[in-house]
Formats: sequence, structure tokens, C-alpha cells
Amino acid sequence: MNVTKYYNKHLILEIPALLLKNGFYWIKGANGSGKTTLLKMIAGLIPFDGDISFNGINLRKHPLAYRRSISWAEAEPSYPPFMTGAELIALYQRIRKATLSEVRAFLDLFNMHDYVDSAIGTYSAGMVKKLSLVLAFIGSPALVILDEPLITLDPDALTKVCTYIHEQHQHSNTTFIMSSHQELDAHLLSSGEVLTVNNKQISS
Ligand SMILES: Nc1ncnc2c1ncn2[C@@H]1O[C@H](COP(=O)(O)OP(=O)(O)OP(=O)(O)O)[C@@H](O)[C@H]1O
Repeated sequence: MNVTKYYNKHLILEIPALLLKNGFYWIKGANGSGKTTLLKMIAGLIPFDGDISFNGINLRKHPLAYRRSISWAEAEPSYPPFMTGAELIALYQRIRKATLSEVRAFLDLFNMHDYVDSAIGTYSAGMVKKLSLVLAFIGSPALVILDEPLITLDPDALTKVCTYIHEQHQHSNTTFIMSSHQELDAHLLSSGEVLTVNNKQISS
């Protein structure tokens, strides 16, 4: 990856070379340092100068193949309030060719059965967050990009998300790139690498 990002002629990030192997990464940095901007570039959501590849697939040259192998969940997700969680999950399940039993396992894991058939407009912030994480996890994409995945989760959900991420990385070799302001769980951190965005650069 080599990227340069400007917003309105202001240089935000200048990363001449960064190679992230299959792994497990936490992006840290102060407010406004560029974490979300970096994640959005890797997710292929915003324009930038330079190049990004994942598993040898270049985002610019093969945008569809690149996007097929990744997923993204934003820090404060918002969805059409009139849709139900189940409708969105069914859409993602179809697109990512996931099985019903995989979906059921996520609903069990995150205790979502009671509200998944309700309109998303009735959900609390934590309920929306869990939905956004399930949508990112469905179909086991090879690269999962999560902006602040731990905010608004209750302790039970937080532990389950951390455990799922850890196991998915260990067993399926999924790469996770995530940002967080929170103190990181030692168990999670032990297999991950912390990268810090500071002064428009990124360092480990
Ligand atoms: N759409 C935009 N237009 C203009 N400037 C933007 C835009 N999005 C972000 N920025 C600027 O880019 C810089 C980096 O923002 P970014 O959201 O990536 O930071 P962050 O590290 O994720 O911050 P936080 O920890 O507060 O979430 C900030 O100076 C911000 O003002």
C-alpha cells in the first residue's frame, strides 16, 4: 500500500509504503489523526492517490474482486430505519453466499433473536452496532475492516466480539484491521499488532 490523502487540499495522510501481512491490526491515534480516513481508503470507499492491494488483488485494477474479499463496518452505523435487521442480514447472506446456519449462529451468539425482525429505527445504539458487526462477519470475508468495533457494546457482547475475532483470525486466517480508542483486551492484543497514526504517518 502506498497512499496519499488530501481533503480540500489539506494533506491528511502520507504513507509511502506499508505492507500488512495476513494478521490482526489495531489502528490507534488521536482524534482527527486519520484512522477512519485510512480505514475508508482500505475499504475502497473514498478516493486517494496511490495504490492498495490485498492478497495480490489491486483495488484500482480489480475493484470488484477486491471488494468481494473485504467487508467494512463503520464506527456509527446507520441504516434505513424502516428495514428490519433480518432483511439486511438476508441481503448480505445472499450476496456473500453464506449459509442459514451461519446466520443463525450469529443471532444466537449476539442474542439478537428478540429484535432482529423489528425495524432498525427501534434499535438502541448497541443493537445497531451488533447488527453492523454481524453484517461485516457474514460469509467470512478474507479482510474485515472495523472502525471502532467495541464502542456501545455491553460487556457480554464485547467479550463475544473479541472472542469471535480472535477465533476467526486463528482458524480462518481472516485479516482484521480495526481502530480503537479503548484499552485493548490483553487476550486480543496478544495476537495483534498495534499501528499508530501520528503526524500523517503510520508506525508500528
Ligand atoms: N469528509 C471530510 N472532509 C474534509 N475533511 C475531513 C473529512 N473527513 C475527515 N476529515 C479530516 O481528516 C482528518 C482525519 O479525520 P479522521 O476522521 O480520519 O480522524 P480519526 O483519527 O478517525 O478521528 P477520531 O478518533 O476523532 O474518530 C481530520 O482533520 C478531519 O477533519
